[in-house]
Amino acid sequence: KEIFKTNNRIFSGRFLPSAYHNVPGVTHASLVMARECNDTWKFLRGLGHSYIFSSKAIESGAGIRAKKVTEMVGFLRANSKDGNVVNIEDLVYATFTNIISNVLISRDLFGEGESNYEKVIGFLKMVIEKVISVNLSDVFPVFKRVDFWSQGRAMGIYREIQMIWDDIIKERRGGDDESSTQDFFDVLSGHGFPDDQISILLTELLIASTESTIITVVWLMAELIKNQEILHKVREEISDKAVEENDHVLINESLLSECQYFQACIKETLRLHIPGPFSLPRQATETCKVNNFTIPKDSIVLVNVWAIQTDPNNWEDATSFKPERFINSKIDFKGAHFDFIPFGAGQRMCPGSNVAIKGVQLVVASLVHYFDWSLPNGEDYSKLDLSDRFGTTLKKDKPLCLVPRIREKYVAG
Ligand code: HEM
Repeated sequence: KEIFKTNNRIFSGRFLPSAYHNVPGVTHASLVMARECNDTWKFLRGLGHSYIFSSKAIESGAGIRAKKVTEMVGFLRANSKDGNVVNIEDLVYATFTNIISNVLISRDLFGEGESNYEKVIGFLKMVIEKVISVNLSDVFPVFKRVDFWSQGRAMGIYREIQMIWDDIIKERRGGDDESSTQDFFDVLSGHGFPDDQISILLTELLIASTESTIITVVWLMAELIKNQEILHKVREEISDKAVEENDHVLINESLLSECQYFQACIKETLRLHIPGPFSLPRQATETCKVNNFTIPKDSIVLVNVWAIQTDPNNWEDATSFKPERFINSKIDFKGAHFDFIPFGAGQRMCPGSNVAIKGVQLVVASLVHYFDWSLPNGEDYSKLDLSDRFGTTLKKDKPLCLVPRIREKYVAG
C-alpha cells in the first residue's frame, strides 16, 4: 500500500534494464517499459484504452475471441481420437497470440500450416529473456559509460524486433490491405509513429498480453485436473448458466461472468499461482521514506506479491487451492485490496486485466465443457505434480500434458 498508494506518484517509474533502454526508439515508444509516466506514456495508455483495454474495445473483440477459440476446439477435436497427448501451454500459446495479433495487426501471427510457430515463439522468449536480464551497469551505474556489452545486446534486440515485424509492416504499407476495420497498427501509424517504434510497441503489447495469461490458463487447468470435484462443479455451472443449447452449441462469453464459482477459481489461481511473483519492477523517481526506511531516488523496487498473496496472516490455509474463499467476498484484483494484487496497483497497474479475464474464462470454459481430460498413461489425477519453477515468472515446473477426449454429446457436432 505504501508503494502503490501512499507514494504512488514517486514509485510510478518502471525499472528499465540497460539492454532494453539502449534499444533505439524505446524511449519514444514504450508503454509497458516506459521509464516514467511522461506525455508519451500517457498518450499511449490512452490509445491502448480506446482500442484494446476498455469495455467497448473488449466487446468489439468478441468475434475474434469466439473464432480463435472455435479453431482451438476444432484442432483438439481432430487430435483427440487416438489418445494423443496435448501440451496445454503450446495449445493456448497459438490461441492467445492470434487473438491479440488480430487486434494489433488484423491477422494471425501463427498461421495454419505456416512454419513460423517456432520462429515467433523463439523470438518472444528471446526478447523476454534479454530484456529482463540485469547487467553489471544496472547494479553499478558507475559502469554505464563503458558497458559496451549491453549496448551490443540492445542492437541485437532491436534487429530481432524489426525482423519479426518487417514483412508485416511492409505489406501494410504496400496498400493492398482492403480491410475496413481499424486496428492498432492503423492507429499508431495514423499518429505518425515510425515503423521501428511501431515494432517495439507491438512487441511489448504482444508479450504483456500473452505471457501471464497463458501461465494463468495452465495453472487453472492443472488445479481443475488435480481437484476433480472442483472441475465438475465448474463444468456444471458453465452448462447451467453459460451454454446455449441451439444448433451451434456455444458458450456465451458474456454469461460466463455470472458463473460465480468459476470466477472464484480464476481469482484463486491468480492468488496462489501469481504469474509475476515480484510484479514488474518499479523505480523510485525521487528519494522518499517508506515505513521509516529511506528509499533513494532510482532504487529498483520489487514488491513480493507472492509473499503477500500467500501470507498466512491474511489468508486462511494460504497454500491450498480453495476457490470458496472468494465467494461472497468483496476482494477483487482492481488494485484496491492490497492483499490481492496480481495485476499490480496504482498508476502503472495492468490496464489489460479485463482483457485477460475474458480470454482466460472463454478458453478454460471451452476446454472443460467440450472435453474430458486424463493424465498420460492413465495416471491418477491426484498424482499431478504442481511444483513451480522460480523465476521472474512463476511457471509450472513440468509442462502440463493431458489427453483430451471429446465428450459424448459433442462427438457428432
Ligand atoms: C493474467 C494476465 C495478466 C497479468 C497477471 C498481468 C499482470 C501485470 C502486472 C503485474 C503489471 C505491472 C503492474 C504494476 O507495475 O503495478 C502489468 C502491466 C501491464 N500489462 Fe498486464 N497482466 C496480464 C495480462 C495483460 C493483458 C491481456 C494485457 C493487454 C491486453 C496487458 C497489458 C499490460 C500493459 C500494457 C502493462 C504496462 C502498464 C504500464 O506500465 O503503464 N496485461 N501486467
